[in-house]
Amino acid sequence: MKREKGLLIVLSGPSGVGKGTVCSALREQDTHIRYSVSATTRHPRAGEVDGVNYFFKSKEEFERLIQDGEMIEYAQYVGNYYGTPRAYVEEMIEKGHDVILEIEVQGAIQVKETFPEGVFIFLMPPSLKELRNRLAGRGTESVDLIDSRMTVAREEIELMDKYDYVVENDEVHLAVDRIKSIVTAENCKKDRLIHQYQSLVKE
Ligand SMILES: Nc1ncnc2c1ncn2[C@@H]1O[C@H](COP(=O)(O)OP(=O)(O)OP(=O)(O)O)[C@@H](O)[C@H]1O
Ligand SMILES: Nc1nc2c(ncn2[C@@H]2O[C@H](COP(=O)(O)O)[C@@H](O)[C@H]2O)c(=O)[nH]1
Repeated sequence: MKREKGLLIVLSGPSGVGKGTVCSALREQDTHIRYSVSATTRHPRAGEVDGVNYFFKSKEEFERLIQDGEMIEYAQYVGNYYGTPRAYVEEMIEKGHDVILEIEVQGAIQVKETFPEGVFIFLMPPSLKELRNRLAGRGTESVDLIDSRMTVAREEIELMDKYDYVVENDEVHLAVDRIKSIVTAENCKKDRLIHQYQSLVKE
């Protein structure tokens, strides 16, 4: 039976924990999950493509999108804006597709206020030392920016209580399996299905 609505899945966790890596691995498994592309004012990194990795915007463009109500959520993170464009996410959910947002914690808290039925997953590194190693190993930020991201990471981990699930990203394939299990279980939740199935007996 076609589902009435898709799940809104929010995956957050500190920068460098592996959200993007885990989402890429999920994608390769063709789980039919859709992925929201965020907007940001940060400059593209080498190899990043506009409309694929992010929609890259000027500060003025981004602020206009906020004013026009085109963002589901947005946040300032280490000096730049990041946000989730509304149209794609709402369209996918209405069509019955599950959608993942890969966002930081302030944004996740905003989403929880507007979509309390969403599924909120916090991706956790095995340790802070490993988190720093991953950020440094990625080679995309200066040492100063890594320090800033590590400071924010500690604050984000303290807000873990706002989430429904915590998944450790010790190994990518294990984190992917855990997330797939969560999505499967959430899609079988009685409260998400009861209206749809009860309507069968009323036809
Ligand atoms: N389980 C893992 N074990 C070892 N290295 C990992 C693991 N997961 C991701 N990495 C590596 O850690 C680095 C950061 O990963 P990634 O860019 O996916 O993090 P992120 O959470 O998406 O970061 P950001 O929020 O800044 O976009 C990458 O170099 C990636 O290859
Ligand atoms: N609140 C939001 N946070 C987002 C969004 N897209 C990405 N992010 C998070 O920002 C930081 C930094 O990302 P980076 O690409 O510069 O490393 C990281 O935690 C991302 O998850 C968004 O739409 N909204």
